[in-house]
Amino acid sequence: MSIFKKLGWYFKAEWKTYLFGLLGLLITALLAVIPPRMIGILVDLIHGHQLTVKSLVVDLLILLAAALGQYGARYMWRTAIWGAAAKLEKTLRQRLFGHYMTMDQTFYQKYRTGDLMARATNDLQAVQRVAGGGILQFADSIITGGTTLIAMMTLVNWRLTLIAVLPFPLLAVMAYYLGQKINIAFRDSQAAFSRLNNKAQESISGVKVIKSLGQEQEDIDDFNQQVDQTINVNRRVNRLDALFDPITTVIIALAYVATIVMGGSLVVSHVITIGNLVSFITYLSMMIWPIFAVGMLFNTMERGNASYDRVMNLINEKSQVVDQTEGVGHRPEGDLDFNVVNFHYPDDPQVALKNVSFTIPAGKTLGIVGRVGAGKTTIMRLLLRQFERYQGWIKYGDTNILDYQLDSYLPAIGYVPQDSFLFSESVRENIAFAKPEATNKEVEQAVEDADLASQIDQLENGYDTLVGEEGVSLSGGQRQRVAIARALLIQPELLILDDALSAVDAETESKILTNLHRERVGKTTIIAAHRLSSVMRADEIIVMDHGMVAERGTHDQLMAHDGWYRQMFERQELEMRVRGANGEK
Ligand SMILES: Nc1ncnc2c1ncn2[C@@H]1O[C@H](COP(=O)(O)OP(=O)(O)OP(=O)(O)O)[C@@H](O)[C@H]1O
Repeated sequence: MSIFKKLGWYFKAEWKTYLFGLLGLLITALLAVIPPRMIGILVDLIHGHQLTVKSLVVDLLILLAAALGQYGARYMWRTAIWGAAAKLEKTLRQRLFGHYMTMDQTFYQKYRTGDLMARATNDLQAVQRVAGGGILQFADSIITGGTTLIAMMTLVNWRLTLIAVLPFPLLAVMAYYLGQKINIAFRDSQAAFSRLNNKAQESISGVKVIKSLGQEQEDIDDFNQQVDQTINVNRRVNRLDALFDPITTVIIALAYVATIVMGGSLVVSHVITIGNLVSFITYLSMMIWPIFAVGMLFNTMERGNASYDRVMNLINEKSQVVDQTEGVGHRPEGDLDFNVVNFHYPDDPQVALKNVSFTIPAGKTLGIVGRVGAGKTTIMRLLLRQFERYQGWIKYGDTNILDYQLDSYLPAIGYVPQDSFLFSESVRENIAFAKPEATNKEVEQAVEDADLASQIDQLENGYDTLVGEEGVSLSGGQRQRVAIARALLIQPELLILDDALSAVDAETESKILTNLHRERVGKTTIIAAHRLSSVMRADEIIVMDHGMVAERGTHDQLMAHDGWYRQMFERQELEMRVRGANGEK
């Protein structure tokens, strides 16, 4: 029953709808008592040779009225209860999705996509079933079962009723005993489903890599293994279900045996009529569904309980990124001061940044270079407030970035990662994603600056071409340029290009950088790159190594010093020349 308690907030909010539904169920149950009674009366009339046309017509009219009444009452409870259950699913779904949107990177590192999707679909459905089917099963076992029992006692014979219901407590014992086991088994089964979901999601997203490495069979084997594990856990749930279901059949069979033995002797000894016995047996058949409902109820509740906890565990996770609702509400402007003494990723003791400091005067450009894993992206992630727990501070225009409201701070930053995500929408919608009200002229200017115009002209439907998963595949370079245009459209105070020019050729890179220089006067830019030509023109360049600043200065200063930068620059220049000689771009 604890799931009913946990969902108390919802039942309280929707009490009118549930009251209306339960009233419908009560009317249905009361009207259902009439037909067996009428059948019993008819049997007695036939048995006593007293049946007249008039009494037959009256009986049939009462039966018809009861049937029509039940139709109306059933409609009443079905719309109320199923409607309330659907509303709960909607409420929880919106709450969960809204919560996903507020969560930080630590959360997304902890939970995998397949798991998050499983909880937002399968688990929410199991909870929804409690508010619909569960309530119905609960009301059915109590209301329908109760009214039928009362009818059996008052309209037929209470002693016979007591004998017939003797096996019923067995049901409660089994429900209690198996219910707890079902809860644990179902929890395992949902967790297994999450893992399976995750595996499917990763394999589908990574299919290109799997195929290019010829790992299809290994991946299929791995998937099959996950399927087997999921099926095994589900079998346990099914076995528990299978132990429960036959109990209801046994109880009903025992009740029939008791009724026939005891009822028969009561008829023979003239305590009840044969018509009474027929009514009683009909009532007993009406108890089958409430008895099944008790079994189903425990099942629904335990599954719902396990799933509700899984959903609530996510909803109760707090983002480590704190939005200062009382914080600074204006757009950040001015110099950017970065001074991080120490930062490591959550659950990873290894230091990711150590004593990293730089100042970018407003309107200037900083280049960040360094080996793979040197800490370039980590700097960006702190600037984007994806992680807020570090020693030191980052100030934008004399204000600590943690003191800004997120809604004021983040829209001032245009971030372009190396592999930007495109939505399954048109090119125009993808570019205008953060500024849907942008005019055509603004979009075209951003496209021009990202050197994308000629590429869009070549697409079949130009700006209206559908891209993303459901649309045409753009090349890596085209995707990067769509993402750059998307960031430029919002005219960010701070533009961050995180290896965002890696897939475009040197000529295009040069054009884009020239455009940025021309268009972004007075606005700050950070460019992280492996190809050093991307940062050559920056006002300052820092070379990262193992989370620390190893070298810093302008291009000329760094070239004057025999360090990683110069060696790398010369190597890349040589490679360019060799490629140029081979006719490559
Ligand atoms: N989410 C994370 N959790 C734990 N460690 C991480 C996480 N992201 C990155 N790291 C580690 O932090 C270090 C710096 O990574 P970062 O992504 O900043 O490097 P990078 O210089 O941007 O590399 P690349 O050039 O490949 O993009 C690496 O050792 C990396 O393994």
